[in-house]
Amino acid sequence: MRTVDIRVPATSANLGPGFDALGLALSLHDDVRATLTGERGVRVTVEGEGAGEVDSGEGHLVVRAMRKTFDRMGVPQPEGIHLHCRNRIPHARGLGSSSAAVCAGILAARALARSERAESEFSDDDVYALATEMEGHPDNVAPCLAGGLTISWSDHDGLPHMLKLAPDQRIRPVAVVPSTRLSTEAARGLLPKDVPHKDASFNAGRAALLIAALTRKPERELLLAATEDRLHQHYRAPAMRASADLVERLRAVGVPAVVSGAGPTVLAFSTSDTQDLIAPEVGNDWHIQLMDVDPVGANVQFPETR
Ligand SMILES: Nc1ncnc2c1ncn2[C@@H]1O[C@H](COP(=O)(O)OP(=O)(O)OP(=O)(O)O)[C@@H](O)[C@H]1O
Ligand SMILES: N[C@@H](CCO)C(=O)O
Repeated sequence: MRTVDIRVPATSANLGPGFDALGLALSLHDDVRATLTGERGVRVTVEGEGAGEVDSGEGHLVVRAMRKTFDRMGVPQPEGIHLHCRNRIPHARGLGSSSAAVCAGILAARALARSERAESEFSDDDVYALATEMEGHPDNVAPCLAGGLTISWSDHDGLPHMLKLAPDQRIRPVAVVPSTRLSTEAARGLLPKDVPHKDASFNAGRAALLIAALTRKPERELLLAATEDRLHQHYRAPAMRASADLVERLRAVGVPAVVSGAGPTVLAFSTSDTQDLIAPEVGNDWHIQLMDVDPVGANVQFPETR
């Protein structure tokens, strides 16, 4: 039996204007213990988010990512897999749960394969590319793997790249999480095929400003301007009216707030002068979570070497 422990962070993608490009790793984690057993078959046990809901066999997202990785590495599929998942990232809320599951599966498979065949090559770039292929876009994957604030892009061959930055420590991300869900697939279905040129240029300027504000000048007025978006949030608002209304209320009192990922969670960038302004705008059916930025991202450990 070989076992590995993987810890993966929640992530918030887009951050307003950086659609499919910007992402932030958050201090909320899923833990996965993956064991290759001698028995035939797959067994998945889940505590916390998704317990009783997600597939407990071959269809489980972590297992699917492990299987794909063994194939890509040219490693024979193991006889038996046992996963124990302690999940804290809520599903289908815009906090990167699927990206975390995919990254956990790929990293677990790579670590377990390497522990047997030290020569097995599968680089960090390969991990990033496979996770992006499975996820469909790199903006949750990059911060999940690397931590911090990430800018991701794909080259002309479709290969993803990333640049990691450290946000200014005065900024605290606050996630305001509703009980309702919205799948990324459904939210992407609401986007138009084309957007006006003036909206694209509006977002390009705001995204550039956001990087500067988050890393060098975390001032409320700058952050408010820098988090404006015209490419995705208003198209998706009909599917998450309460989130769109909350973003508007928070911004009206001076809190830089955006829809997190594909929603419906709302992400606010709080600083010492805005932290107290959030709770009064939020109703009882939301959960407010004050977080930190996770500076390191996914972590892999063999239990015996802890
Ligand atoms: N830890 C997990 N284990 C198994 N399946 C998971 C796990 N996390 C997510 N999933 C699957 O992914 C789905 C949610 O993925 P989806 O991309 O719609 O939302 P998200 O990743 O939470 O949000 P976003 O991509 O907007 O940040 C869940 O409904 C579930 O099927
Ligand atoms: N950029 C993606 C993030 C969600 O996974 C979207 O908004 O659809």
